[in-house]
Amino acid sequence: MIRRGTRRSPRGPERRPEGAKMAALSGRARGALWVALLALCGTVLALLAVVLARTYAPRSPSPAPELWARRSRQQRLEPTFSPQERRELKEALQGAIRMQTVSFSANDQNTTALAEFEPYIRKAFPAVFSAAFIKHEVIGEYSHLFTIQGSNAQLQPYMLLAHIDVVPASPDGWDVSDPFSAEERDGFIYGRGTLDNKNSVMGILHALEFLLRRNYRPHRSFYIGLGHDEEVGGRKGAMKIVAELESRGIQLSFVLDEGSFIFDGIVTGIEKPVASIGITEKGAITANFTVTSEPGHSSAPPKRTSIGILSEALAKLEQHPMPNLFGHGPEILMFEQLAPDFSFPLNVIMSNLWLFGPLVGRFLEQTPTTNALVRTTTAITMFHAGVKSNVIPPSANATVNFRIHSSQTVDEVLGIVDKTIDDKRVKIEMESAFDPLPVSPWDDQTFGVQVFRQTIQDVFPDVGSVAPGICVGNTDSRHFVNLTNAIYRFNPVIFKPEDLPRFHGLNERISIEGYEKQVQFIFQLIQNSDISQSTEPHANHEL
Ligand SMILES: N[C@@H](Cc1ccccc1)C(=O)O
Ligand SMILES: CCCCCC(=O)O
Ligand SMILES: [Zn+2]
Ligand SMILES: [Zn+2]
Repeated sequence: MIRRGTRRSPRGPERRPEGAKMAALSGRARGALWVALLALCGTVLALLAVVLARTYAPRSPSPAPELWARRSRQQRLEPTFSPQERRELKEALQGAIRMQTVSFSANDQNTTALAEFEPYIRKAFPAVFSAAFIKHEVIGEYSHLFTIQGSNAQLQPYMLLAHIDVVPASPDGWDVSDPFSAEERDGFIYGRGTLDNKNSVMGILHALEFLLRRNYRPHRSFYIGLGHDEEVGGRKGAMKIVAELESRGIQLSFVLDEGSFIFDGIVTGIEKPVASIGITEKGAITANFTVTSEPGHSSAPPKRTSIGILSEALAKLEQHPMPNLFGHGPEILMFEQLAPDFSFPLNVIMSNLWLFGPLVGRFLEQTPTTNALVRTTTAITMFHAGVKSNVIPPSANATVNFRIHSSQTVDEVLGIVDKTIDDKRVKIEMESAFDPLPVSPWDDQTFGVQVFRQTIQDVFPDVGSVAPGICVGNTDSRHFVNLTNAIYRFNPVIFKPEDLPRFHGLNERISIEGYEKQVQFIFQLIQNSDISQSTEPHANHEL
């Protein structure tokens, strides 16, 4: 019988009093607990040390290359324009906007307006078209290639790209009566093409015109490429310019095209404007989805019509977005480069994406613009179906535009689409598709990067940071990959949050001041590109 109050110890007749046992047990437990606690504290402290070390590590200042410093000021033309020149700038851009160079599809463009463009620019830029060292060629009927022969043939040429065509625009929803009026309002010029991309077309030519009027002869040769079908893929314009340059064996030190901006008030946590230079661009797929079914009288409909089946398939695509791949692509370079410019605590977070990456990725999903950085995006852009209200539709057709994250491929995306829709009745055919573009070099030894940093510093002294970025859209520059590995997408225009929806959207506009700054930037860039880069065969040229 077991005496009350005590319990037979399984370990044998000898039993210690409860309190002593508990004390021994808790002594060991306490010891283990202390060790665990110390290990945990040590780990937390080590983590904290790493986090803080990465946050406050000294950043190598990106040098404004001493080459420019050595260059005496009187040799450089200051980017200041007279009141007459500023008026001329504005009016030339307005005239270009009024020419409705609309691309509806690859085989449907306003060729009348495109044809008018040549006489228009000949009249607007007499010095460009009369300079003995400048050759102008029409490529693919409506695109333009200018070769500006520099005085020092040793220096490898670069290329400035822009496009003449624009996407359609209907007056509905615009604050001005006509999206092609180039109406001036409150210091802005309103019109389709003011940001995308006639501001670059006219800005590049006007910067060159003003340099020539000041008897400037570039040392370094360069090309100006003006495509006329960028908005529909560039097959007849940019691709033919590339073929022409390839046939001449040309290699370029860099290409500068549209594709990113100076973001002001857009990067949460960074006060000063950020110049984001696209070092790559996403891939893209334009796919057509079709469902066919027996037509018939709508009074005796089948369970599912082609419209219902296709709609469900498309809804699945929207409800199951592609995976968040933040940190798997070059977008991480942008955040790492910008990390020290973020206010606390974002500077700690951005300096430690190894730890906070998933959190930042989730945060970036919140808005369309930043969501486009972290995943392949899916946009259902066209839907055609039905012939009459009382006829069962023989077919339903939809177009979906995917922009592929740099760490995915066309095939991977198509595999995910197939799995998501999982319906054999839905047929998919590719209209166009290409993988994400290569990542261009981004370091202080890269000539193009040096030039951009210096020129941004010259013209936009308030810009706090110059960082590599991702161009979430696509540009003509993607065709130039065989002519250079240094392709950059950047329009030197201040872009605020309210400007994002204007791109291909309503009330596209550019401030007159902003356009002048863009011309100043090109004016400076051409001069800044005239130095030889340290890795180039040394050539005789004044510095
Ligand atoms: N630049 C436009 C048109 C385009 C689409 C696809 C490739 C090239 C250009 C866009 O990104 O939508
Ligand atoms: C936003 C990136 C540029 C897209 C090129 C275009 O739509 O003309
Ligand atoms: Zn566009
Ligand atoms: Zn464009």
